[in-house]
Amino acid sequence: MPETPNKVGHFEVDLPPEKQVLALFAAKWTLGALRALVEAKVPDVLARGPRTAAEIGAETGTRADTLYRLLRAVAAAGILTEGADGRFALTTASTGLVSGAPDGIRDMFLFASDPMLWRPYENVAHSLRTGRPSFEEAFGMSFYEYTKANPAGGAVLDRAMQQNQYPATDVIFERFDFGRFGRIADVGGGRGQFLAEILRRHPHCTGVLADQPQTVADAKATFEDEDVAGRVTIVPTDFFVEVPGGCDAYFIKHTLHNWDDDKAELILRRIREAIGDDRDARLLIVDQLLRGPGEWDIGKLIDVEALAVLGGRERGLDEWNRIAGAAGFAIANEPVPGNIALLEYRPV
Ligand SMILES: C[S@@+](CC[C@H](N)C(=O)[O-])C[C@H]1O[C@@H](n2cnc3c(N)ncnc32)[C@H](O)[C@@H]1O
Repeated sequence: MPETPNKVGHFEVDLPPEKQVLALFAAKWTLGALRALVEAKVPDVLARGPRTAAEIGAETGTRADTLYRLLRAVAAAGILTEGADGRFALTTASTGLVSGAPDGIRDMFLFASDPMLWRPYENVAHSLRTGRPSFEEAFGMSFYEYTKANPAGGAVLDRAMQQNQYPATDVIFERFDFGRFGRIADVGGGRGQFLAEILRRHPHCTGVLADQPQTVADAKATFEDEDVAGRVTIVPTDFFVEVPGGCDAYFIKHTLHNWDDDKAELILRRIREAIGDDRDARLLIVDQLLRGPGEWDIGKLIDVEALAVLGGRERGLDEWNRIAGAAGFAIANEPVPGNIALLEYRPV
């Protein structure tokens, strides 16, 4: 039998199988080094062409020796290349880390690797013991309270969310015909980007954007940019208290997974109240839908972040059906698992 290198994820390791779990630490070492390089805008320099550590050091004002070690580590992990001539270059895995790259992920990366999202991992055992986010133990407040109280942290979050639209939008439109409906509410719809896209694609539809007052305060501009402002009503609300009525479809995207079952069920109850006796109305949830036991699904790992940071959770179909059922809904489609699954429910 030919010898094959031992590998855990991206990382080749010289360890017997029963010790290979130690290779997981390579992810920490890589991430720490890469964050330092991204903060120093090294990818921006490499976007202008391959460079030696000395050249990058001169352009970024960093120490060439230390820089070389970090570059070498990140290249070993396959995120840059290191040439025989000592020059480092971007790979497809790192081009998105260049400032202002089209479809870039620099702000997303800086958010996800920010100390506010590292520190909860020092004590996930707190979540294990209490079921509460370890974030609260680390910072003495919830994630949302923290990002409100710390404008710099809030700005890191806001910038990351701007990069969160990704191609998800197209997949949803491929899978679902919003043209079936006349009036569509986007509950927790942020500043209205997705609702504006629905209305742009379906000129006969009208829409209602329901989100927190501070979030919708300048949402009108989103609709004006898409030339659909005349077909939208913006409703500042607390969705735990009231969701506006009179719509044929109630859409809620990537919001329920931020909340535990009790809170998520409460939001769904408010939507059910808004629907009232209209049996033709639909609840449309776009969110993570986990695959079954034993199947690979990155959502099962993202769920750890939901637990440790937010106190929310990712859900499989049974869990979605349970909270939706408790709020007065029955599943009406066969959703495809993944992080942009669309679950259609009818009121019962
Ligand atoms: C993760 S964001 C998702 C935004 C958008 N649906 C998307 O997919 O990009 C969650 C949204 O829930 C809103 N939200 C949080 N608490 C709320 C509340 N009590 N009432 C109404 N909206 C709320 C936030 O303002 C935010 O826009």
